[in-house]
Amino acid sequence: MTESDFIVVANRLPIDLERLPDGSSRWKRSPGGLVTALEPVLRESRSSAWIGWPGVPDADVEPLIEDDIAMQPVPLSGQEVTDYYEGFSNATLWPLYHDVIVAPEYHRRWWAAYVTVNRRFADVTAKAAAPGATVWVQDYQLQLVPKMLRMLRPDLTIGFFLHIPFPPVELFLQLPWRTEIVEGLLGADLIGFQLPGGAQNFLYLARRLAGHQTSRGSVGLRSRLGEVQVGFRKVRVGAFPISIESSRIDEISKRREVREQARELRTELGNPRTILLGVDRLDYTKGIDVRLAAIEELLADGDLDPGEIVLVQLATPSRERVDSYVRMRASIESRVGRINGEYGRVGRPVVHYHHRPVARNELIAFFVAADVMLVTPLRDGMNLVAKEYVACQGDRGGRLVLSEFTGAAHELRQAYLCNPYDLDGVKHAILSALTDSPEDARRRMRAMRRQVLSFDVSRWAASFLRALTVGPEAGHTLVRDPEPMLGEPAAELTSGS
Ligand SMILES: Nc1nc2c(ncn2[C@@H]2O[C@H](COP(=O)(O)OP(=O)(O)O)[C@@H](O)[C@H]2O)c(=O)[nH]1
Ligand SMILES: O=P(O)(O)OC[C@H]1O[C@H](O[C@H]2O[C@H](CO)[C@@H](O)[C@H](O)[C@H]2O)[C@H](O)[C@@H](O)[C@@H]1O
Repeated sequence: MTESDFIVVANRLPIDLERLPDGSSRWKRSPGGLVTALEPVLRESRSSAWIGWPGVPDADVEPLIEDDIAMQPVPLSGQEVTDYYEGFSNATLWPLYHDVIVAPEYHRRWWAAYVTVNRRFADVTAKAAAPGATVWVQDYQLQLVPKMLRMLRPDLTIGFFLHIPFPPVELFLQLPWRTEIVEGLLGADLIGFQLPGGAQNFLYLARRLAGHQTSRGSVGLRSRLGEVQVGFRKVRVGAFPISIESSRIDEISKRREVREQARELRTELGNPRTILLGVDRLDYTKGIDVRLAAIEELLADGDLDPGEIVLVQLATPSRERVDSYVRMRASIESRVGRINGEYGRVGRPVVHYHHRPVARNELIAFFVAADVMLVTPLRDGMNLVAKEYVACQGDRGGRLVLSEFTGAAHELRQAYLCNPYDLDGVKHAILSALTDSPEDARRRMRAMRRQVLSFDVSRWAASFLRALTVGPEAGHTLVRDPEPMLGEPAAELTSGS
C-alpha cells in the first residue's frame, strides 16, 4: 500500500466482511453512524486511506479500494474480538461512557487486549502515513492510539474524535486505567467531542489525573477551544457536533421512486392514519424499550387507537454476543409480542419489528412515510437518525419526538423533547406530536431543517480539520483562565483570535 497524506483510523472499516455458509465471503456496509459520517469525508479526499478491522475474526485481507476509498485492514483474532471489542470496548467503556445504564465490567485481561490491539492500530498507521501526514483517530475503541502513534511518528499531525458521550468525571474515575486513557488521548494535537460538556469534563481530568495545566474558561462549539499544556506541546480540546450528508439525503428523499416506495410502504402497512417509526441499532442506550412502554400505556389508556396507528421499529443487529445486548433483545421482543397479542388483529400488528438492516434508499422511504419519528435514547453521543429524519421531510411537517439525552437535542430544539426516564413525559411528548396542528408541526420542522441543512457533515469535518491543521490563528479562540484557582497555578495560554 502506498503512503497516504490523510488517514482515518477507526475500529471498523466502512465495509464488513461477511462469511457465507458455502464458505465464500462478500463485503457489506458496516453498521453505525461513525461510518455514515466518515464515508463521504474520505470519498472526497485524495491520497487518503481508512485503517480498520474488517468486522470478522481472523480475516486475512489484503489492502483494497472500494467506492474510491483505499482501505487497510487490521486483523483481530477471535480472542481479541472477545476481549478488546466485545469486552473492554463494549462491556467496559461503552456502558461507562453512557451513564452506566448497565454496569461496566472491569477485567484486567480485557484491558491487556485493548492495549495490544491499540498498539497494532498504531503500528499499522505509522507504516501507512506519509511524512508529515494528518491522521484522524476515531472513537472510544482507540483512545491509546494517539500517544502510541506520536511516540512512533512525531512528525504526524494527530486528531482524535470521540463519537460517544464523554462521561461525568465521577463516573470516569471508576475506571482502573483512567490515567492511561487520559494520557493516551493527550498524544493528539486536537481532541474533539460531540458537546462542550464532554470537552469540559476531559479538561478537568487532564488537570486532576495527569497533572497538566489547562485552560479554565468554558469551551464552546467548534471555534472556542480549550487547551492542555503537555510538556512543550499544547493539546487543543473542543466540541464539534457531527452531522450527515444533509443535501444528499434531502435530494434522495425527493426522488419519485422513493416517494412511490413510501406510498407503497403505507399501503403495505394497511393505510393507517399515523405511522410512527423507530430506527436504531439494537442497543440498550437507544431507549427502544422506553418508546414501547409509552406506546403500550397510551394504548391501554385509550389515548391511542390500535386501528389507527402502527409503529415500525427497525432494529439493526448489534454486538450480538455481549450479554447485556442478548438480555435487552429478549426483553424488547417479548414486549413487542405482548403489545401485538393485546392490541393487534389478524394480519394487522400494531408494532412491525424488523431485526435486520434495510437498504439505504428503503430506509429513506421509511423516513418519508413516517408521520412521527421516535428517538428516545437514555444517552446517545449524537444520533444521526434524528437528523436524517429531518433532512427527509421536505416541506412536510413530520414530527420528531427526541430524547433530551442525545447530542442531537442540543441542536434540534424544536423537536418534541422528552426525558426518557420520565414515562409520563414521553407519553406527553408523543401525544403532543400527534395532536399538534399541521402549521405548528411545519414551523418546527422548518427550523430544524435549517439547522440540519446548514451544519452538514462536510462542515463538521472541515471545522475539525481546520482546527487541527491550521491552529488557533485561523479565527479560533482559546479559552483563558479568568483567574487562577486557589492553590493551583494559572494556565498560560495565548488567545488566537
Ligand atoms: N442502510 C441502513 N442504515 C441504517 C439502518 N439502521 C440504521 N442505519 C444507519 O445507521 C446510522 C446510525 O447512526 P446513529 O443514529 O448516530 O447511531 P449509532 O448506531 O449509535 O451510530 C444512521 O446513519 C442510520 O441511517 C438500516 O437498517 N439500514
Ligand atoms: O461498530 P459497532 O460496535 O457495530 O457500533 C456501531 C457504531 O456505534 C457508535 O456510533 C456513534 O457514532 C455516531 C456518529 O458520531 C453517533 O451519532 C452515535 O451517537 C454514536 O453512538 C460508535 O460510536 C461507533 O464507533 C460504532 O462504529
